[in-house]
Amino acid sequence: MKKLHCPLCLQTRSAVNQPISINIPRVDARNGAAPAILDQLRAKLSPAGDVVSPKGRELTLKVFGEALAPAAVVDRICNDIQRDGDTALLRYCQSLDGADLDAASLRVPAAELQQAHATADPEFLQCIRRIAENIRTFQSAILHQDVTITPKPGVSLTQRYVPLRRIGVCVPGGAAAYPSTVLMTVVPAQVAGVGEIAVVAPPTKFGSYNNDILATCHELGVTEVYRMGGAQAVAAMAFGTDTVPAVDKIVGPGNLFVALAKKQVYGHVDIDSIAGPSEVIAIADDTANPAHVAADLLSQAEHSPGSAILISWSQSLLDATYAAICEQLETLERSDLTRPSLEAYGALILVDNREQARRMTDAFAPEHLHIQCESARQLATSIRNAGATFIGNYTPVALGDYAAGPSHVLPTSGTARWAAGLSSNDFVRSGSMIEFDQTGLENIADDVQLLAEKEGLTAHRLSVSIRR
Ligand SMILES: NC(=O)c1ccc[n+]([C@@H]2O[C@H](COP(=O)([O-])OP(=O)(O)OC[C@H]3O[C@@H](n4cnc5c(N)ncnc54)[C@H](O)[C@@H]3O)[C@@H](O)[C@H]2O)c1
Ligand SMILES: N[C@H](CO)Cc1c[nH]c[nH+]1
Ligand SMILES: [Zn+2]
Repeated sequence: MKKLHCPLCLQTRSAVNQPISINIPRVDARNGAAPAILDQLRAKLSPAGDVVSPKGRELTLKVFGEALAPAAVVDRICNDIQRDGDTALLRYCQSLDGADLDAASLRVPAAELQQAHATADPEFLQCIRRIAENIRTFQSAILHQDVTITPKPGVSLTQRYVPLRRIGVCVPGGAAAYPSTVLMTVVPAQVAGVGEIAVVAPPTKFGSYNNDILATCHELGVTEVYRMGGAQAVAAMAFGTDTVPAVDKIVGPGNLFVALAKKQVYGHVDIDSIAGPSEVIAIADDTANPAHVAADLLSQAEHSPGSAILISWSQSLLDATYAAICEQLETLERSDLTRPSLEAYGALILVDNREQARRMTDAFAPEHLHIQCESARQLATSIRNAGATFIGNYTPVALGDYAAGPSHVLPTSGTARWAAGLSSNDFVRSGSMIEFDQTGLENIADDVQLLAEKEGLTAHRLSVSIRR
């Protein structure tokens, strides 16, 4: 039990039996009242929003001599690394993460990966193997296969899929260690048949100095791991340096600086999506267990920052969930991080009915959607915009975060309106193959010649007519 002191009597809270109260916004959005809170949260959680700590601002002041906005920080880091390569990269590893590295120590030595694996908890390794297998099964089943059709005599049309040659994976490591992210990115890439996979993780105890991260990489056969994170890692992989060969695509989640850097280098390389601070909308009614709903909300808020929003048409469920959140925070290990995260990025919203909940959710386009109400599947299929949907009481989001099979790297910041979660299909490129024989050409030639004529492109027309 955490020792929290009551400000009045200085006894611990557990002793005075008083639950932690939390200042999570509670909003009555019935009768069509505009839920301004959702727009406010969306703005705060966007890559241009305020998800950077005051400490972060102090840090930029220290590094750049001025408290630059995050976009300006990322702009400068990317430009410096494109121009100066390793020199700028190592300088940023030092100034932003306090890591004294050189070109030789930037890459984790093979012996260190082996050692991490050899000393890892055997149960942990078995767990990694079982989960990798779940991910492999799902990602193989959904992988695009070549499609060939022969719509007319003498015509063969193919859509083929080719694995990418070399990709880079961002594994976060600022506030928590994520071996699960290694699994959820590397395994889909391997299923797709990617030739080379480089993993980057910040030079921290949660990143590339974390034994579990290194052991997971080794278990999956990843040999290229770099001690770098943030915008500098993204820029190094995009532009390449003497030490870090450039990649063709950068995937994986990260904080604001990672997200902005991925946006900035897009076009030079491909990126997956913007996978920023975790978010969940839970929709629940009186059939849900408030303690379970509370646990689901806390589980995404504990990413810190992480957003957790409950929408319900039941006042009693909202009240009971609020009480359960306070109670569970009492014993939660990361309550000191989770509570401010919920207060800044959470909300409990009362609506009129399911239809209003559906509309609000579609407009917010959450990364995760968890539905715990009557006819949950029906409501789930009526909602268009969500990165991943979890249906019913026995499917907490944590199953998707860790073990089910679909990747936990999902679109955040409202990008679920048009972006999809990471999958094996992100690591293949499609191309078409077109083949006609003489009959096929003869049957289509008049149409091609006519359209070429209309466009005034007579060389195009000739390239067909000359063959007839
Ligand atoms: N969507 C997903 O799939 C998913 C999965 C796991 C984690 N996440 C999210 O990823 C994020 C991880 O963030 P994190 O901070 O733990 O790790 P991170 O590795 O993404 O970021 C840490 C890096 O940020 C850089 N940085 C920090 N402050 C900076 C500053 N002021 N100026 C310039 N650079 C700075 C540093 O270089 C540091 O190495 C969390 O928000 C978490 O919720 C998302
Ligand atoms: N919820 C995160 C994705 O938004 C993934 C994760 C990793 N570990 C725990 N959760
Ligand atoms: Zn999570």
